Amino acid sequence: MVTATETETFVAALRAQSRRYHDRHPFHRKMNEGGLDHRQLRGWTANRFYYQQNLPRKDAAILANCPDREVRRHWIRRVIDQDGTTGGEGGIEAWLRLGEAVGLSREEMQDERHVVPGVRFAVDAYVTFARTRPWVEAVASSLTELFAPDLMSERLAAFERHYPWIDRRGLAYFRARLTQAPRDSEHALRVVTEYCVGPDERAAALAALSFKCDVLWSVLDAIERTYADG
Ligand SMILES: O=C(O)c1cc(C(=O)O)c2c(n1)C(=O)C(=O)c1cc(C(=O)O)[nH]c1-2
Repeated sequence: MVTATETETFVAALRAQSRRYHDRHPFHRKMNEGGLDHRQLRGWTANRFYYQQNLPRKDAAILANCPDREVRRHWIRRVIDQDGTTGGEGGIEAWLRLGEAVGLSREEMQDERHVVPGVRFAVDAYVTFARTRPWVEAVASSLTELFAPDLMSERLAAFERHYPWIDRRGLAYFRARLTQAPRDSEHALRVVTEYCVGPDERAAALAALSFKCDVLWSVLDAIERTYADG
């Protein structure tokens, strides 16, 4: 029997991973301080789109591996949130519009010409993790979203303040995530605390979240190196 205190300690350990979240990466700090030029913002947007495009494939892998119907009923919403069900809906479409707002064509985002090797490697590792690890670990790896809303609010404010050349309509994706991310991460946290009851399962969940922090950090390392100042 797991006590409430044990669960609280586990949740606190998961939340403590926030100190390794990519909001602290120098590239994000610079972005939020208004220090990026057009080329750097375009490079970030095109490369970050590769992450976006792969999220529904990652979530479909979790669905494929998950035997719990109640979990699947919730999780499938993530695929629909990104893909939409028709025409101009969904997060991927919103991200393409952000790309257009920073001066990228749809074509150059979709054909992946700007995607650098380090970003591809890190994002592909995340999808492979979801395909090959136990599904609860893959759910735990999504818990970086517990930390995302603060970064999204900061990013929205920073874009409006420091990058007035970006059409405000391009920022709709981040606005949508302000409500989607807390809803998704609260569900993921319930699943992880329900399923990870033994010390080994809890350690594996923590390791999965740590791995994901590394994925996000590596993405920014690769972008920062490619689009260095000057
Ligand atoms: O722009 C960001 O900083 C950021 C970070 C994360 C994250 O923490 O993994 C996600 C997103 N955005 C995001 O838009 C998103 O849909 C998303 C899904 C997931 C996930 O792991 O399932 N993370 C994130």
